[in-house]
Amino acid sequence: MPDVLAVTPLSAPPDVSLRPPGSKSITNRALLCAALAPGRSTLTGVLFADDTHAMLGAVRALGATLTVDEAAYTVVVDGVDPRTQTRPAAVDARQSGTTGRFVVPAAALRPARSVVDGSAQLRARPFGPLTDALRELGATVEDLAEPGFLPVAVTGPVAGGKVALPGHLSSQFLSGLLMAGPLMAEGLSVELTSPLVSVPYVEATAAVMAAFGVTVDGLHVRPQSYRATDYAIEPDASAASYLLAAAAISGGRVTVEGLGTASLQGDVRFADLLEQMGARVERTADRVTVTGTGTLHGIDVDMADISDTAQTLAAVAVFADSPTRVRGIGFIRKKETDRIAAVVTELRRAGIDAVEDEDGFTVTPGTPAPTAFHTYDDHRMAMSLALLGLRVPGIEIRDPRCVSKTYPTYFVDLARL
Ligand SMILES: O=C(O)C1=C[C@@H](OP(=O)(O)O)[C@@H](O)[C@H](O)C1
Ligand SMILES: C=C(OP(=O)(O)O)C(=O)O
Repeated sequence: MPDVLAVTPLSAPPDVSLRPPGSKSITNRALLCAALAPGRSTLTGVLFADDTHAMLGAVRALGATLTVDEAAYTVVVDGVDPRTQTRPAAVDARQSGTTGRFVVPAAALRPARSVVDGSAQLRARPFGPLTDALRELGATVEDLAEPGFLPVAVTGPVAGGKVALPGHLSSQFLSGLLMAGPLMAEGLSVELTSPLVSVPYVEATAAVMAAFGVTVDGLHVRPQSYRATDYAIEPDASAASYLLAAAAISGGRVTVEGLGTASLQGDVRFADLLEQMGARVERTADRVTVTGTGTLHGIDVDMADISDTAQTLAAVAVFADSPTRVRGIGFIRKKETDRIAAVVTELRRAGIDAVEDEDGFTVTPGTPAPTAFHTYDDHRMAMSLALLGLRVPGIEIRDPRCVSKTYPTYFVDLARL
């Protein structure tokens, strides 16, 4: 891929059916649950991208044996009870928030010292609420650099019990603790001290855990054993948002296969927003079709549950007939980059009137000028801003390779439109 990628405008409205790659969130949950389940699990529909390579490396470091077949989107996991693992481990979570936040509590189950680190980008993202909670639950956590950030060294076993946890920064702390919960001697009871963001991800955590034989009861997990199983991973709903958005802004039709009303991922609800804006949406249990109607109206929406699609919506909003306001997403300032500032800065670079507030942004429709967009090493900046290039000429994406975090074949799929 070139250092700067020129996006080719669509020559005609698309009419295609696509199956996006496997869900990052489900892949990383299934890999961890399988690694904690003694015996053999076979995962199919696996996403192979930087974030899931990070988790593959992590579960290996924690003692699982993996047989990987990328061509078949399959990983066979031979899991082990982490409480029997006495070898020190080193984990590189790379840029992956899920890997870092899920592996730190899993490492605390092992009666051995595990060092968990990540890229400079991940080192800048918060871990303090998670490491504080694990100390409270009986693990030893050493801050190896700045307190509250990676790298850390974690030594178990963690006893479990009751713990208070803030919910407003990230749901990943809670998901990570819940997945470790069944293997804590006293189980786990979490009390949230602030409102939880990204709620559907916690529901997805409980659903994947259930597939591996353990039950979550609200924010309580009793001591239980994971059971190895075969598990089919659904396509990535956040990835699907770009493809569905393309239909809405082009007056075309895109069907996403493998994702519908039965999906575990909150981000399938992005289609609801396109519908509110004026697109036509048809849904079955495992398929969503969006048809652009030529008319898009601005909306005012709280995206705290589905914030990974906020930048996608910002791109769609450019082509509406009235302003769009997105609220409830102040916490996305601590993702791969400050996503509120980044999306507003880049839309303004293209001459679009976009303004940020503490909690979100407002986009006023306009015609984007030819622009080489900066992407801040954030895959979602690259994928969202590329959508503008489907409608107007002269759009370029700097550092397009950053899409490899979750969707390495993104520009190939975009070209299929
Ligand atoms: O649990 C998950 O799989 C995720 C939770 C969300 O993060 P936050 O809970 O930090 O908002 C989301 O942005 C991320 O891409 C994946
Ligand atoms: C925020 C994201 O990822 P993570 O937190 O898992 O690094 C994302 O994929 O947009």
